[in-house]
Amino acid sequence: MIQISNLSKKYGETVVFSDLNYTFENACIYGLVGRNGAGKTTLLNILSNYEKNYTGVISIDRKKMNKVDYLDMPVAYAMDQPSFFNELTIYENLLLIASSRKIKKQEAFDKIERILDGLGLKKYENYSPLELSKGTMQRLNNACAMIQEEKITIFDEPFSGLDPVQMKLLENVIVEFHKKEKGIYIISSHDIECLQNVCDKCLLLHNGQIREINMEEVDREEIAKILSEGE
Ligand SMILES: Nc1ncnc2c1ncn2[C@@H]1O[C@H](COP(=O)(O)OP(=O)(O)OP(=O)(O)O)[C@@H](O)[C@H]1O
Repeated sequence: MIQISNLSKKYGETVVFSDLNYTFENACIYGLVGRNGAGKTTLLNILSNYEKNYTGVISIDRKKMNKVDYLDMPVAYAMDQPSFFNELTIYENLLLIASSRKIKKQEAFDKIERILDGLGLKKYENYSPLELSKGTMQRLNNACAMIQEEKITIFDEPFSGLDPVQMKLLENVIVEFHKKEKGIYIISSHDIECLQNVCDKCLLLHNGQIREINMEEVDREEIAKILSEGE
């Protein structure tokens, strides 16, 4: 469970959140939507402890997040601007991340195989990240987060740059991995159709507040209307 209490965040004069409260329940996949500049990335950066300059309290399983090191957090984060170890192969990148999370070797080998197969990345396992297309880098970025098996997995625009076949593969892998791990997945995306295929709940971030909608009740036109308010 992630509890956000009285979160406020400003960049200079720009207020992104003012007294935001929300609780993410375990074993749930959340889709986060909101128009450009609504604060989606800022919220994900705060939840992953990447952004520490805010007021309010974030608790994970009732334990206050004390702005510790990223690697001490039970959070895996596929950021919108990925970075890799370019001198290592794709396989070695995944292995390094798994070992940094203290996943046992054999378990890591099995998991890497499953992720490479699931995301159609097997043929790139000996490539350097520098040799990948933008869409394939995005797939590797998603794989790097999923390999970590954390309680909380956060994806910022994971479908961006993927072709329809790759989008479907990613949807399948997200559902399959989540079924096994039963953690909290938070997926920020402008692609509501993809979110509807994988998420349990839709979170609409608007005017610094979160409105929760059950995925089956999501009305795309209504969301588009809300998101265009004030444009
Ligand atoms: N480092 C920064 N310095 C100053 N302002 C920032 C910074 N990062 C974000 N902002 C501002 O904070 C607000 C929220 O930005 P954020 O990137 O979180 O929105 P977003 O919902 O992820 O947008 P998008 O859909 O375009 O990715 C915007 O007004 C943005 O201009």
